[in-house]
Amino acid sequence: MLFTVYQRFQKCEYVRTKLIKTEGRGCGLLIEENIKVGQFIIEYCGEVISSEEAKQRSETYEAQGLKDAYIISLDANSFIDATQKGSLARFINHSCQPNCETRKWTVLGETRVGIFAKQDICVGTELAYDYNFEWYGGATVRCLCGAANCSIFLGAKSHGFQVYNHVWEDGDDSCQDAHWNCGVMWMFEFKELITNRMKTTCVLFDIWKHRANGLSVLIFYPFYFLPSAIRRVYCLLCKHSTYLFECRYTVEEIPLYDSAEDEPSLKLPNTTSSFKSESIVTEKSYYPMIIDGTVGSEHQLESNARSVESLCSVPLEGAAMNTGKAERTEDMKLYSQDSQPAFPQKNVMASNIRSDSAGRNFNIGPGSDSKKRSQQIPNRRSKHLGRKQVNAKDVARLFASKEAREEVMEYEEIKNQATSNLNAVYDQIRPAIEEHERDSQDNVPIAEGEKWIKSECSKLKAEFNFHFSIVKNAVCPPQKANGETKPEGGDDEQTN
Ligand SMILES: C[S@@+](CC[C@H](N)C(=O)[O-])C[C@H]1O[C@@H](n2cnc3c(N)ncnc32)[C@H](O)[C@@H]1O
Repeated sequence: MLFTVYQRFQKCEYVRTKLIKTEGRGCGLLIEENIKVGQFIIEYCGEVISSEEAKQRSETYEAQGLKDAYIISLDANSFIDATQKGSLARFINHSCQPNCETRKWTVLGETRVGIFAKQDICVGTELAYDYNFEWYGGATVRCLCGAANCSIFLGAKSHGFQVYNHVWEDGDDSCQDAHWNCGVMWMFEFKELITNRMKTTCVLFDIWKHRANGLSVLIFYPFYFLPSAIRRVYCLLCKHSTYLFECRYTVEEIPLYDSAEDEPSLKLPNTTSSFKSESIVTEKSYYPMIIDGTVGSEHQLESNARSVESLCSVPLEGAAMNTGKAERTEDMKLYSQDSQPAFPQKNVMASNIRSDSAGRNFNIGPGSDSKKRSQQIPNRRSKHLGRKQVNAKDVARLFASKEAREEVMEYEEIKNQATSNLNAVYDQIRPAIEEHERDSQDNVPIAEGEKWIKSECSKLKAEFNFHFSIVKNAVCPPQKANGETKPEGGDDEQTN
């Protein structure tokens, strides 16, 4: 058997495989024949390079926007880079429940890495081995292996990842059950905050799988309202904290504050349906290797603006008969092209991964050191989306009813008040947000964040009421005093 493997390495005699396209993980490799446990499948070929070269190349690849990592470690000082040249083994994806593994072989005095079956594998099965990513900084890459024991992120098991992200460690007795309780406590706290006091529709939640006991913790947390800097879950019992990585959305437009900007702005998730959609929120500008999950969002914002436009172009009293050019001009006046504060690009994945043991995948980026990151913050540029704003005065003018006009103006006033309240609250918490680097946000009092959430929710509510009053008055104009206009069905009371 040993001899056979040796020969196979030498003669490049590999098991028959087929390249496939996977869901979300790029290409993958299928096996085209049944194989037995321990069987040699394929050699991981590529350029053998030094660790310095590996670091340099990885940074270059990241800068070039290459999402996939193809560098694996051979030993402490050398690596195999299959990015540009390599065998099909480079297409084998990672799994937390792998069916094959990497093994080192010495062939004619040379160390080589082979992929071997960990179990009997049937024809048509996708090959996957555990990358054992060693993460040492940068953004996180969601693992899509689908295994029951999935560690959620590539490299999540590595020490660097756990320390950096404050992941609860296995066997951390001090807060094992406390974290579950913590999740529940947060859940109720924020549920109450959102559903009873705020009455906001912007409810979102996070599911955090407890690493120690495997339970999923549901956390209701409107953290889009918080700057990324204070997006953490705190255990109220043991004060342990962790970042919230993943979030699910229930609304299409989610306000998000970017501390590089002066005012809150809008962020749209790349997907919108609650419970199913997901997105990983990290800082794009911090790291050069980026997947931009917000590209689609811009289109969405435009289409949202269009849908508001079409709602408001429901014929208004006094303007209903004016069709054609004149109406269009009037219609266009209803909006002012405010240049809204910048739109932070948050949906980004990248990882900086190194390895010091053989067969580990390797992907080096600029590192996680916070100095480097904070130096990059001033350069952050975000897009100005030019979100359309409804011009209350122009809209109100179109209503025949005085009552309707007054109502719209009244709601606009409330909306403006809520906006300036929010700005005032932000001015209070600005030092807490901006004086600390992301790594030391434990110091930001959560009460401050809650204050902000409250004001943000009030502003959203006021905005909603304002828009709603326009639509409502357009669709169901107030009845005239003489009772000329009656709602359908003859009800005396008007439905809002
Ligand atoms: C060695 S390449 C594997 C082949 C790659 N899928 C391709 O299309 O070229 C490693 C990269 O594939 C992706 N990948 C592999 N396994 C993954 C997984 N379980 N979940 C998400 N992405 C994965 C990651 O982008 C990773 O950096």
